[in-house]
Amino acid sequence: MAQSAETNLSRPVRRTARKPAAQTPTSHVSRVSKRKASELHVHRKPVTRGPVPPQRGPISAPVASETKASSLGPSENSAIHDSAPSEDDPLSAPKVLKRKASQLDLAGDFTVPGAQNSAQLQLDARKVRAPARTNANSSASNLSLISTLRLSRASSAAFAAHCTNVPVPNVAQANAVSSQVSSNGACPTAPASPDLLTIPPVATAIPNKKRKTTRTFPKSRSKLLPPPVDTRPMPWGDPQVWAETRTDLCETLPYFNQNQGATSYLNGVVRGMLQDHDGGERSLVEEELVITRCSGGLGTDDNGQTCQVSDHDANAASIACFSNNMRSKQPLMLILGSNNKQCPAKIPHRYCVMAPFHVTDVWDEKSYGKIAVKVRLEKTDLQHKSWWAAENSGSSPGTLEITKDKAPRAACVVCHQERPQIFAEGWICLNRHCSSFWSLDGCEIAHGLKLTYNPVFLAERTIFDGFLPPFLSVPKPVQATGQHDRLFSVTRQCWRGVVCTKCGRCNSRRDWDAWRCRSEGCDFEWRLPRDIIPASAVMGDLKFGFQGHAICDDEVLDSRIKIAEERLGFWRVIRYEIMPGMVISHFCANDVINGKPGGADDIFGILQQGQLNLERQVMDSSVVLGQLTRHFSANVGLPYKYIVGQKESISFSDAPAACTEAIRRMTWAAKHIVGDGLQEFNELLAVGYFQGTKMGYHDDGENTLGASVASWSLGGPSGFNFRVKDKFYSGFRSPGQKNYDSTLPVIGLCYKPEMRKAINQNADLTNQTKLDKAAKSALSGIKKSPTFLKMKLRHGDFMVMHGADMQKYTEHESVPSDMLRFALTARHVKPDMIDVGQHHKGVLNLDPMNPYDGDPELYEQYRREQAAILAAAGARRRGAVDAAIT
Ligand SMILES: O=C(O)CCC(=O)C(=O)O
Repeated sequence: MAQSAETNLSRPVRRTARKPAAQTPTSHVSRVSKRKASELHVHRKPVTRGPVPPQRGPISAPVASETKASSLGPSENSAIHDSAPSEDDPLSAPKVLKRKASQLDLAGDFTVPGAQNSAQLQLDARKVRAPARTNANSSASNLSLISTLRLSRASSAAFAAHCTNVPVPNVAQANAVSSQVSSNGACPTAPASPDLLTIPPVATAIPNKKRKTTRTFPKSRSKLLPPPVDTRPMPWGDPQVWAETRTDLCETLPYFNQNQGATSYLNGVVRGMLQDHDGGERSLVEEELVITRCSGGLGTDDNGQTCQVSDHDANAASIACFSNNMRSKQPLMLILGSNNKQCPAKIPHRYCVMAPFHVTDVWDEKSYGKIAVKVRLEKTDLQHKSWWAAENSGSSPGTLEITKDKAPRAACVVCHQERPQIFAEGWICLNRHCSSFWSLDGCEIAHGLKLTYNPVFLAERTIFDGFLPPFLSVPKPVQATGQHDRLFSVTRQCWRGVVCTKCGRCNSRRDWDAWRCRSEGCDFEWRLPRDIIPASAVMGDLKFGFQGHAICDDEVLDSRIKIAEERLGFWRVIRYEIMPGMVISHFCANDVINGKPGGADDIFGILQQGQLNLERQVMDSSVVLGQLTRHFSANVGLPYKYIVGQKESISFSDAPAACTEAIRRMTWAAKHIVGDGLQEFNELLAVGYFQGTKMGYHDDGENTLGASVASWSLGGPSGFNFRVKDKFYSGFRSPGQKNYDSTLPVIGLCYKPEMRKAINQNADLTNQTKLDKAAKSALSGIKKSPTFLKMKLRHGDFMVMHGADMQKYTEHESVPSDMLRFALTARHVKPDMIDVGQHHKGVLNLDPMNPYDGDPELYEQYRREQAAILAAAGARRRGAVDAAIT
């Protein structure tokens, strides 16, 4: 609990006059919800269910509420396994990212946990079974509760026994006395011996019948209905931390990084959980208590009601993590999404951070015939009122009490697993591996039976005596490190978002030069002191340190590629002819070329001054709302489709002269490859990378572009990889070797081109199934399209791609490997496809009499110097020889 007052999230801010919340664009919201609805609406065949069978007697033996292992959860015996994580939240799990979405490096900072300490847990679980004495202090209160609970007669008997300090019998004892159970199910009289308690025979447990559930996906009716009016009261307070987009949330908070799932976990424990929907049957959100499901598997029924459509995997990593949180008393942060309808008050922003909660119970239950794993969470701070309490709610800050009453605990006579009485209707075995699972008094619980929670179980409050980890505090804006580190400002840490210290909004880092709060009317801005970083500081091991031709360590991974090398002054130029008419060239620079005025060193410095206002762009093709590119960019010249509509392109006349200089140089390189027929460059995309950011596989194949693309790499080195697009590589249009398409061209770098041609000529093209089968067998061993060329671009290098079909058949990615890098990419944008009003932006002030020439004089000078050195050395040697002779 070492929390300072300002950073403790559980101290809510009392709501005053509400600022208008920054609005999430409604079109976006409806786009996402529509997708979800159409994907997830599920029709279930009605299951015929009989009445609840007559109760036969108590099914469990109560044990003391304060057993040694009372903090252990019911699922711990079964839920901790080594496994890969499963997708947590199908309701918010869009899978499709279109073009450019590959630029997302969605892998966050969290790693997939391994299950922990399962051996230890099994050990502890065994301890749970040991009988213990009932807590006498709780007896009175439990007795009084019995009358108010809607208990079955059988369970009442168990309670009565529990409250009279009856020790718990073991199974043998239980079986021995089973004959005492009243045959009509009446509550048996108190056992004669305190050691004897009425327990039904194990053999009477009725096995669960497997119920069939049909999954179909009918058209949703709920889509036709207008959104329901939110009649909930306003919340009592304001959240201290909130966000309007998922990207802002995930990039800013250290405890939640799931762009799609609901649960963020790291090292085997859950750090944060988003409650953006209702958590399924019997889930709830109260002022201090949340009960929800641990995993996905939800859909909606015909009426638009959320229902469970598949079993939760007992081995799912997220489920194991919740149990670990409970065992190790590690709290997690809960976050409310505005789609949650269970919160007692209106939710003021799209995402609102609630408070740290700790896990008190995890159990298996059945919902709509499927197994669901549930978790019960209590707020760690019970001293302060929750901001999400309804404004008219009775409780007031500081008066909340920790109840002494605990729901009675009992152990199953079949599996001996102990747990509290969670449901008012009676004690139920909640171990999916037990034959008595989800049975009440020996009979499987019919789905139609509405179970209610045991009020004592809901009212229980546990003093949180764990440790509140610092990462659950309100994140402070990143601070400059004490010692002067000029690279700090471009680290991954500085790429993350910031929580506005004025309004609490989470803001991704959008701008190159600073963090800015995007709340209307909020002027919060955060900057770190920044030095101009020399290229030598980010070149890593690849500093040249010599004045010869640079070393090139590109890797060519397909022997069908033709390679040619030449030297142009100091430039080492390598051409890779990947297919006829398609050439990729690498112009390797060196220290001398880069150091010339107007060269790479100068341009690298100018770009850092920030005149281009580089910013991260919203990816409109991504289904994750508000998703941003990882890199920062700005366009100069004619608008480029990729970022058009997001930010106005800057005209060359308004851009720093460095942009025109870049075009001048790249025109030289491209002309050397393409010849005078090169379509002149009239567009420049400037891209800036912080540490660890990259641009994933994509092509530059927009129909507005010409056939040549050149780029200039500045600063840290970068991998630049090429591959053939999957469908052209394999001939299959769909993953998993499906939908072989004989009309796809058989290109030079594809997999087994001769075999492809044979299939296209001989196979039965009229039957897709047969065609797929034939192609699959002929192309056996095929894998995902591999990288065919791995370039290593260094500071000052040019890369030129040329060929009309290059972008159609291939794609490329850029993976910078050091702190700070810029790429300036020049293209020809076809003016006839661009609004005439924009044409002036592409006008370049290039002097035709003064093109870049590759700096041949630098190399000539170098050669003269070298010759002079050699001549001097020769003269010295000859002089020495002459002297020796004479
Ligand atoms: O060199 C780079 O970083 C990549 C630039 C690029 O691929 C692009 O702008 O399309």
